[in-house]
Amino acid sequence: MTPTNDVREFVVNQRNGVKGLVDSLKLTALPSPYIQPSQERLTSDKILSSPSQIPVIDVSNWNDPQVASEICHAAAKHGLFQIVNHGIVPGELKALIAAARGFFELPAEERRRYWRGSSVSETAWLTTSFNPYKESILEWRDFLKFEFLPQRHGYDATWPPVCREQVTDHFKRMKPIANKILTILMNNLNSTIDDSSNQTLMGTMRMNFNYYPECPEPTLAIGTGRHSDINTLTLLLQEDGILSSLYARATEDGDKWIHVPPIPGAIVVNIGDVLQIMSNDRYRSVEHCVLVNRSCSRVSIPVFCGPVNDSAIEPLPEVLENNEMARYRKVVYSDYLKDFFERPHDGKTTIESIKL
Ligand SMILES: O=C(O)CCC(=O)C(=O)O
Ligand SMILES: [Fe+2]
Repeated sequence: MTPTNDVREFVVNQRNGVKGLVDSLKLTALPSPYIQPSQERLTSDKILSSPSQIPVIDVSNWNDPQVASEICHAAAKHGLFQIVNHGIVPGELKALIAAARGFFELPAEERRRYWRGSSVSETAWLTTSFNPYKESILEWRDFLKFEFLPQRHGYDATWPPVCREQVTDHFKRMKPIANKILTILMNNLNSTIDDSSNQTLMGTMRMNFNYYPECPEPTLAIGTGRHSDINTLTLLLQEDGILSSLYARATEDGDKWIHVPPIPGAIVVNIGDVLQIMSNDRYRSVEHCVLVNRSCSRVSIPVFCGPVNDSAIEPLPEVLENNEMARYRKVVYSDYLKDFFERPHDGKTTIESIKL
């Protein structure tokens, strides 16, 4: 199975995913559908080697004004930071990673029951790459997505038994942390969270199990292509001890990237486009991408907090108070989502498309 069409057929149409490909063939070279054009490869010359400038914030006391100030500064300057001492014990995070690995280690036919379009679950589905029917080059990852709908009885009953409990618990643990960070970020914009803005800030919560198999030629491939998250806030759990993982763009212009080093027990916090829009550019969503490894697979688990579909997204009146010009036109979030998911990962094109 070397010809391009056979690989796509096997991975995408026959719903084996890239994990299925790696398990069924002894690959010594990267199959052609995965070979990125040179400008999309994150070669070592593009990676800044100085120690990471990404802030690590100790949140053991959420009420400490210093914590709020560090969070707001990091959201404005970097769009990404890590939090430690958030109160979730390392064992629970490890159990979640193990549950994610447990899912991807199921036999291919068992995983396939959850494949997008014919999943046995309405609130969980598996797919490969990002948007395999729209991409000319595929990303080296599979992911299982979950939607948290606690108001709907039995929303998680159809989730894979190997991870159901851990996923539900993790959603419940992430919710108050997201709420604390969003409250701090909104207060800093002189805005408070009421019922309606709560629906915009965290009316939806979704989680991915991202699985990046070992890759025969990692320098030619990409695990997740360049993008910014489009939601409000992402809380990401990275697996420890893995060399190549998440990279964030160092500055808005220029092709230089910084590694976001996995720190045991830490959670990476990522500002999404919606916060950049609402804050009229005071907070920044940061472009990021993921590299893969030759000898080990990697799991990452982002929780995406975001608006409900019918939320109107626009700069907050509080930030435009002093006759500041709005930098973005108003959009309905479902249209924004549609634009993002209709094309391959492509940096920050979605937010740029609504710039005034
Ligand atoms: O795997 C990672 O570390 C990040 C994945 C990511 O950016 C995403 O799922 O949006
Ligand atoms: Fe992301």
